[in-house]
Amino acid sequence: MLQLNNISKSFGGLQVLQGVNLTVPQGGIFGLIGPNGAGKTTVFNLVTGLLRATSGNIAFNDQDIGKVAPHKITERGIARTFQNIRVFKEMTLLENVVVGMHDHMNYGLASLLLNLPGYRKIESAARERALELLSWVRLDHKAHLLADSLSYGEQRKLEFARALATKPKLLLLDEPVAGMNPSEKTELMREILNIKERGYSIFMIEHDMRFVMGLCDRIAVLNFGRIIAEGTPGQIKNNQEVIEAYLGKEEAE
Ligand SMILES: Nc1ncnc2c1ncn2[C@@H]1O[C@H](COP(=O)(O)OP(=O)(O)OP(=O)(O)O)[C@@H](O)[C@H]1O
Repeated sequence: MLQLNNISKSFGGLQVLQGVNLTVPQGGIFGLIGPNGAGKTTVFNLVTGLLRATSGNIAFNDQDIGKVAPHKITERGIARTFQNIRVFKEMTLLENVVVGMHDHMNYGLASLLLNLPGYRKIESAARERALELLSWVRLDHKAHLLADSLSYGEQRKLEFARALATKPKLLLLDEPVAGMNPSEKTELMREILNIKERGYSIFMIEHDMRFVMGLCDRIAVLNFGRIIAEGTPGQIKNNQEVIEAYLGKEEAE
């Protein structure tokens, strides 16, 4: 579904990614792990068009997206959540999700400004869809509350619903359980599995090993900008190079 071919990225003299090859298959949950500063977020920024690779190419459903603008990449079916939660706290949950949809709604500016029936119909369909997405993450009962009233874990779930509002095929999650307590982690794990079961493909960066190992179908490991291993959780857990990357060579021995 998503392919990174021989991707390198430098910031000035700093080479952050070197010859990265990755294939995220359709369906399932693919994890990208690696020590701090390994280059994981840079991979996401390249895939979503926020950064351009220094060399190599990126294909999504066999189409080159390496030079496509971020909003066009969203339109093609890639959505993302960020490491730091970004919800509009002064808006209701419903409004947060509807805002996520707006780029995809097809009405002219005139009908928007004049509040014509065509606009009202689309707007009410959007609200209905937003409610449905909120129900997927079990937040529909709070649809009319301000996002500010949500717990940290609930805000993350709201972010999932908002990302799904853009009708993605592939959902990128950047450290979804960062800062969560154990019960919030367990609940988010369930939500991510639910999203997968609805047919979405998920590409996730995560530091929490128990979470990654329990959730992902396949995992790639990035270390100093290079992929050092790719495989099932069982294969990754027992890979000597991975163990050394995390523990340091001497300690691993
Ligand atoms: N825009 C930028 N300009 C300069 N250097 C950058 C930029 N973005 C990232 N870097 C550097 O690239 C390296 C990789 O950063 P990146 O955020 O991709 O790592 P990461 O694996 O996501 O780390 P973490 O797990 O800590 O979030 C770091 O040394 C970082 O300082």
